Amino acid sequence: MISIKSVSHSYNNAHRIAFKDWEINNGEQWLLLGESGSGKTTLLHVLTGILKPAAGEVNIDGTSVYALNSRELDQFRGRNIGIIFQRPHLIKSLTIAENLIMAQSFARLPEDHQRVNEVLESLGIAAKKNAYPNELSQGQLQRVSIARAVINKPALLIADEPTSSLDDKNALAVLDLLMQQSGLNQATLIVATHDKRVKDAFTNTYELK
Ligand SMILES: Nc1ncnc2c1ncn2[C@@H]1O[C@H](COP(=O)(O)OP(=O)(O)OP(=O)(O)O)[C@@H](O)[C@H]1O
Repeated sequence: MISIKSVSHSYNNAHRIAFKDWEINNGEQWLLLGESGSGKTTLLHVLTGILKPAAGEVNIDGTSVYALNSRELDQFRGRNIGIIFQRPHLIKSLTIAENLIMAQSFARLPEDHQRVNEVLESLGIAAKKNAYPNELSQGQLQRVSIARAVINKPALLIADEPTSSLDDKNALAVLDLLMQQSGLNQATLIVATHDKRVKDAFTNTYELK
């Protein structure tokens, strides 16, 4: 279970954004909706331990995220949270497989080549294992960023605007993959977007006003 309670944040003492309380049961799939500037990215950063809010509590499976020290928090994030950004952030000098191995070592987990193969297989990009990021298409890179996010079987999978730069066909394909991957790992999925095309795929919606 993930919960946020009485969370609010302001940057440089500017307008304070208050987030209504939110409880998410394990394995649920949620859409985080809000207009541009409403605070979606801020809330995702708060949820993923990147940004300590000015007030309030974030709890993930019994761990009070901001009670951890920075070393504990890094490890907790690496093991429990997978993040997919709008554009893939891969290390250009490493192959696709090496990028995934790197995500394992960031989380202080042992190298697991079998897991790398399994994830690339499930996303249909096993043939690109030894290729470098600049040798892949945008759609393939998006799959690699999903692979990197799920490699450590995180309990929480978060995607920030994963479809906004894609055409209709690819947007739906990426959404399908996110749902399929979160299902495979019994992970909770949160997708932040202002992309109305993906709205119908979710039953749970948290909306920022
Ligand atoms: N680092 C920062 N310093 C100061 N203000 C910030 C910072 N980051 C965000 N803000 C402000 O906080 C508010 C919420 O921003 P946030 O990026 O969370 O919105 P968003 O819903 O993700 O928007 P978008 O859909 O356009 O990405 C905005 O008014 C923004 O200008």
